[in-house]
Amino acid sequence: MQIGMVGLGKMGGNMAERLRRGGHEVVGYDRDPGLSDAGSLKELVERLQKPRAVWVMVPAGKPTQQTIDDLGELLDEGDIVIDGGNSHYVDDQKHAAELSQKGIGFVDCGVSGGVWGLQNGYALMCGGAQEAVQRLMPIFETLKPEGEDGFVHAGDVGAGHFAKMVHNGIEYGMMQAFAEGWELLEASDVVKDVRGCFSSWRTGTVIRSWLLDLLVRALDDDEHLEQLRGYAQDSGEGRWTVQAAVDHAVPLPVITAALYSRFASRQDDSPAMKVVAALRNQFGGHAITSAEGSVGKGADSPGADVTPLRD
Ligand SMILES: O=C(O)[C@H](O)[C@@H](O)[C@H](O)[C@H](O)COP(=O)(O)O
Repeated sequence: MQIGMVGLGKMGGNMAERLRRGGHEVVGYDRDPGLSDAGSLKELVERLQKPRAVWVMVPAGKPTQQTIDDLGELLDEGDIVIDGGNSHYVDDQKHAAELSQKGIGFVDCGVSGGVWGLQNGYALMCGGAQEAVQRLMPIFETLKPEGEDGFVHAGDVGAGHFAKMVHNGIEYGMMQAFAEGWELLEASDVVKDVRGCFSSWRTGTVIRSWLLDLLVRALDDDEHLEQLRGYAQDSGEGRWTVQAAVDHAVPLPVITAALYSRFASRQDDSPAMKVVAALRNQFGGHAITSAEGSVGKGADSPGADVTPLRD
């Protein structure tokens, strides 16, 4: 079928390519004229036959809001907008309501698979009316991985992005568990071949997984990750997962700790630990480390030879 794709970055561009390889006609628009088929969003809309389907694959937040607002002006009754970005599910209801005033349909679609999706297919989690999702099935069929899994019509508008949000929360927790296991193995000298250990776990173990495969791939490039700084950003899905957990009073200790570990990774020094160190020094005379890095003697401190267990 024919579809418009707005946003031709590393996700949208590869998805457009997978759709073309699958026999669909894709008209793409990107702010970068070097990537774009259409000169403007208006031209993209004009080049599509009614009823149109336009897939929005731009960063969540303002860029998505702006694109959906513009499409609301340009599209007509019977057309459908699909938001495939990592949008917050609460925005979906708003977008659907705004577009429905003109009779334009809206489907939210969480997309997983990253830069590997072109080759492996994209796992899709959709939310929206049955009729709209049904009409888009030829597109979903081409984008998704081969086989029975990799696609779910999760519920009404918002359900797709809610499912993707929870998926990403799980992703945070799984990555953190691999990360902590790796740090412990590297810190002890009991296991001599840490990379080999992870590599061996790819077959037969309970924790074999794609994330484990990717970790081994990273360790193959840089065995002790010496080229990297221990610094991790986040794009919002982990925060929204934790916020939703608070709203529903659901305990998420693992995902929350994984999110907070990323926040901690961005601090060169820990303000909170300054308070802990200051208080230990105040009440117990325990050793403190000065801002310059020298270890101060505390009442019960043996001096500068601080071990991991005692100060
Ligand atoms: O399933 C996926 O393909 C990924 O989850 C994808 O959506 C992306 O890599 C995340 O947005 C990264 O999220 P953070 O920046 O929050 O780690």
